[in-house]
Amino acid sequence: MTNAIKVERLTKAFGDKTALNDISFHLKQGEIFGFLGPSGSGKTTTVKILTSQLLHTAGDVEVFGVNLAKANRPQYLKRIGILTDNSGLYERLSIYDNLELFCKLYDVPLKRIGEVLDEVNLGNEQRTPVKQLSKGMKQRVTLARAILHKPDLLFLDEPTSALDPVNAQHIRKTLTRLNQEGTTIFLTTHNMEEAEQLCDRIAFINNGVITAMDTPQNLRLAYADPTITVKTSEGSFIVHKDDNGAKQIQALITQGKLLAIHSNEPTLGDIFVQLTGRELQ
Ligand SMILES: Nc1ncnc2c1ncn2[C@@H]1O[C@H](COP(=O)(O)OP(=O)(O)OP(=O)(O)O)[C@@H](O)[C@H]1O
Repeated sequence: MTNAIKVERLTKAFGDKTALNDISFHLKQGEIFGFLGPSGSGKTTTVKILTSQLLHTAGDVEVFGVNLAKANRPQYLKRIGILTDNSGLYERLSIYDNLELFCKLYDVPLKRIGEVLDEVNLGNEQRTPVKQLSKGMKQRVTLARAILHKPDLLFLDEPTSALDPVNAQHIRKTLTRLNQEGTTIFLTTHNMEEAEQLCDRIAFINNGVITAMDTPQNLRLAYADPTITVKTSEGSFIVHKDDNGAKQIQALITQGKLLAIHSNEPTLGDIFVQLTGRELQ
């Protein structure tokens, strides 16, 4: 599979503060790639560099096979969609008028506005001024705007951070559907359940350094707990996943005492703490 993005030895310094320190990763076309890290770890800085809003200090960024520094910026911007905290919406204009401006900018037919607003559950609010919207509704308008021109590659910086669980789930379903239709997605989050649900691969970032990168399943296998919790009629206890543990469980079955067995699978959050000593949140 070809790469949508290839990042090699990327470094970004703000004065004497190193926000990204020699990071490398690639994003295959058609995948959802998650960037997980706590506040201040370098997620937004990465998105800004990849979306050509910020220059990097060292390293190489390739987008759709072309070095970003040499790429045709307007053409690249037409192939990507961006959702960040900073919505950039015109507060006094209605949702429809905001999207109409974008349609004109990107040569998109106006009938697309209704489609994307239905997509984000705002079909009945087209004429509402943006200043009257809640934070979560604004975030949904920003997503609608990001997908208006059907980009090949979508950058989402904390896409569900301001949303209630119902709308967050609705957005996740939209992202899954867009991805099934071929959109490549780069997603930053500190919500590990979201990453688990959506992402094909994940990179953990901490203090500007990538500490692990793989599929959620492989990460869990690599950091799997070597124990199992066994629930019996006499209480719960831990056995090791070895021959001795197997004999203990066999004996409990024979004695009719075994009630349940739970593998102690680490969550992505647990693995992040193991690797960095920090919580994701
Ligand atoms: N314009 C800037 N000038 C100076 N330092 C900056 C600037 N932008 C970001 N930083 C610093 O770079 C580091 C990474 O910031 P970044 O915004 O990328 O983190 P983040 O992972 O996106 O955090 P959050 O989850 O809170 O958005 C932080 O230490 C931040 O203070």
